[in-house]
Amino acid sequence: MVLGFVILMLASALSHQWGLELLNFVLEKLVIGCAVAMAVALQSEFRRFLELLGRGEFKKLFQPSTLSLPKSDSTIDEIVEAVRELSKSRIGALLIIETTGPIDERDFSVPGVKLNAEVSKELIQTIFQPKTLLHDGATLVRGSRILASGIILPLSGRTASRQLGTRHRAAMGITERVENCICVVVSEETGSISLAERGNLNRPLTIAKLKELLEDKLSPTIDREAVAPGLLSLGRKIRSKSLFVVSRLLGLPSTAPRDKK
Ligand SMILES: Nc1ncnc2c1ncn2[C@@H]1O[C@H](COP(=O)(O)OP(=O)(O)OP(=O)(O)O)[C@@H](O)[C@H]1O
Repeated sequence: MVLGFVILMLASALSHQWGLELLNFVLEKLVIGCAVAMAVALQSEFRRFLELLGRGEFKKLFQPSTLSLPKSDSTIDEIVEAVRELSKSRIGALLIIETTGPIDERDFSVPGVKLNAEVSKELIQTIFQPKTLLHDGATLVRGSRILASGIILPLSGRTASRQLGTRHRAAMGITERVENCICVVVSEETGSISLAERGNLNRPLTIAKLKELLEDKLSPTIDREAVAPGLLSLGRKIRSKSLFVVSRLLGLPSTAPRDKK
């Protein structure tokens, strides 16, 4: 699509050069529309890219992305069982689960307390018991380990999210900023289960649906790139998202971009 965008710009320049005013007018509008759509669709990738540049972490732009350990079915089962119990007892919970690579601690507002323990339904349920010291905030899962609890996340600033409480806004906030994670939220008020991904909240979910989504997003069989340099991966995302945006603009049938890495 980047190629398509460039072709569109070239065509616009040529039509201007050759005095084809009407065609030039249409092409110019298309170029602007595509540029805006790309900026919106890729905002999280560009923000990440600029953050790495701003921090001077140039190496990370070219380094292979480090993959998390794939989640085994038993890890997913433990998480799902814990969520089932928490939801039944209306105990609020917020789990951040890394999908394709580690999250930088600096993306958290407060990094929380390190645990580094094996994922188990008992541990997850214990962490979120309202009287424990760690129940406030989010718990981070990497592979089959619970890395930390009591993490404070940035809240989503989206207007629509302001009607939600802070637990749900925190889940949206971190998945908006960091694309390689998803969040599972249990509402203390209603027991409802939600899954946040890329700033969007999928809710309410049944336990069966949650399991299906986790298996889909965390399965070890997901086709991940063994070596995915940051810039190449950004390029791939630009291509797939742009195709999606343009096909939507042109009203063509298309499948939503799936950025499983
Ligand atoms: N920025 C944050 N990062 C992580 N966890 C947070 C954050 N803000 C609030 N929380 C958690 O959410 C709890 C407050 O939930 P609140 O009632 O505001 O949200 P909610 O989305 O309405 O959820 P619920 O339906 O469970 O009430 C806090 O006690 C804390 O555990």
